[in-house]
Amino acid sequence: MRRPTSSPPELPGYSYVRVLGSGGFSDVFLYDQQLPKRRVAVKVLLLDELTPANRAAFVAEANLMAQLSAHPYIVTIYHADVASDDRPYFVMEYCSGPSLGERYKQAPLAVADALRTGVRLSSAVQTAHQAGILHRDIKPANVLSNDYGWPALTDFGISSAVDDALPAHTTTVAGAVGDTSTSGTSGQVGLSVPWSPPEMFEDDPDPDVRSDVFSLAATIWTVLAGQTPFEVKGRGNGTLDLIGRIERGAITPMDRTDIPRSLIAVLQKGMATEREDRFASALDFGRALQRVEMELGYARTELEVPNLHLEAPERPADTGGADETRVRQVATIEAQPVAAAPPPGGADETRVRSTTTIEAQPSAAHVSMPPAAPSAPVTPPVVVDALPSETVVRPRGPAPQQPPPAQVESVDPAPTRSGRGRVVGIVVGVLAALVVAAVVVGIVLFGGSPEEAGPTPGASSSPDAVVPTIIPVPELASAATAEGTVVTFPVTNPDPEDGDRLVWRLSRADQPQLKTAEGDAVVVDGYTEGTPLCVDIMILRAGKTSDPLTTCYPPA
Ligand SMILES: Nc1ncnc2c1ncn2[C@@H]1O[C@H](COP(=O)(O)OP(=O)(O)OP(=O)(O)O)[C@@H](O)[C@H]1O
Repeated sequence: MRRPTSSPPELPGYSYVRVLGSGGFSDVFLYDQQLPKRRVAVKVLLLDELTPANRAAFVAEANLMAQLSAHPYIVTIYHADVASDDRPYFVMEYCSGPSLGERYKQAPLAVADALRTGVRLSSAVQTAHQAGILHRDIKPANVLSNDYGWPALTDFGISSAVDDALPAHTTTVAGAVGDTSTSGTSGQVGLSVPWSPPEMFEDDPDPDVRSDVFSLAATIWTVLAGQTPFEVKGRGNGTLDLIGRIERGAITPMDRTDIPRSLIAVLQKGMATEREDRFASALDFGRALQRVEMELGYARTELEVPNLHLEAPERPADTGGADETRVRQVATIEAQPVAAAPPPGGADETRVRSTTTIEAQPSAAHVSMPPAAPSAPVTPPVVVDALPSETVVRPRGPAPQQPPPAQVESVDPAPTRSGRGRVVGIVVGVLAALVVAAVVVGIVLFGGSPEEAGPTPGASSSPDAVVPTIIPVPELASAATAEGTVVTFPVTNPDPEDGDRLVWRLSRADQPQLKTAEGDAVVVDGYTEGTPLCVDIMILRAGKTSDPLTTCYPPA
């Protein structure tokens, strides 16, 4: 049952506007900040939840998000304090757009949009991993969007001490999966079943970066499919149904014809049942999505990961040595205090999530792939060995029981393992053979980094679908100017070739069509004062586009 929203606290320097939403332990309100003037979201711990453990968890969430706040695709924290009524709160970036959870329920995302979102989220998740933080609760509802339509990852998984009414984002789904983000409890803690990897259902889960990769892939699958990957329409989608399918790798085939097989293969690999069969890092997953973008002729979305630029694209296998200095320190996040143990045997025995820490991943500069020939088998990149798996796992109860075979839907493939045996690339129904083939192709073709793999045709019929030549990124020739509603962005091509053309589109979540610019400037009508107008400008050469120059008027 929904609880009433708490009253917004009096905060000096801020005026209350309205309620934005409620979590299990906190409410989020919109305020107007007076100086500097801007709208902010303020998350306030509930009065009823002011236990020392919850306070500590709340503060830990703020600290952890602050550590990652500079990232463009992670919600920014501005400030944290305790209100005069003793409730802790933190002030964060107001994300005015819908969450991915809201968006996919309205309509599945276009392929280009999902790819762009996937690469951006991969950047955010990789950045968290490099800082030593596992998110552990990546799902569409935890991806908000800001004024520019950019995704903003939130809810870093340490905020909730779970009470009788488990907060939606930390619970599993009982009953129908129709509203996967809001319903039910099952005694599982700290995970959202529809997007959780199978290892999270073990008695003593030991998640690592590949667990987040699974949830990331499941999130992108969800926004493309318009439903969660293990949900089967018209069949039982309760917690045990889902867990059974997740453990068997029984992904429901996508009911869309416009999704390239290469993208399906990437997502399948991201959601492989065994972690060894997944991408070794969020960075690798993001790169695989970039390859699909290139295969489809879309502009490649940048991976915004610290120190990524230090990685020489053509570098062969990691040589260690000098690179070691680039490895960031282990980020130590204090574990969340454990709440008093509930009565033994209760379904919610271990309700409190603790912070999950991992050793900081090497920076991207250190994460190099093996020198994979296109036909090379998948070899974990060097980082896997170095991958630290010191994970502070939350206390938790026993794993839920496997569904008995009788509960398994007939459309699911027969389990090929007992418990958590090895299953790779299991798919469902008549598309199974096709998709498995695509997975194999994906594994073979995507085993290496894009730089090493060279042309990566994926599902494209054209062998040169990925053009290895670099198309220069356009540069701003001078500052953009506005006249009324018309903004002019003067642009230069740093390395022009005959036939080059400038193309552009508004930087928006709904991925408008590319337009061709006349001459050396992009002229956009539609500026309104007070709302930045942002565009992605690219050079079009031989049917391929360069990376975008993303620029705004007025400049940020
Ligand atoms: N920065 C923000 N900008 C806009 N809306 C936000 C922001 N942060 C949270 N919200 C809204 O408030 C709701 C509750 O946020 P919260 O982080 O508490 O969610 P939760 O994950 O469901 O709860 P919990 O933190 O207890 O797990 C969200 O679903 C979202 O709609």
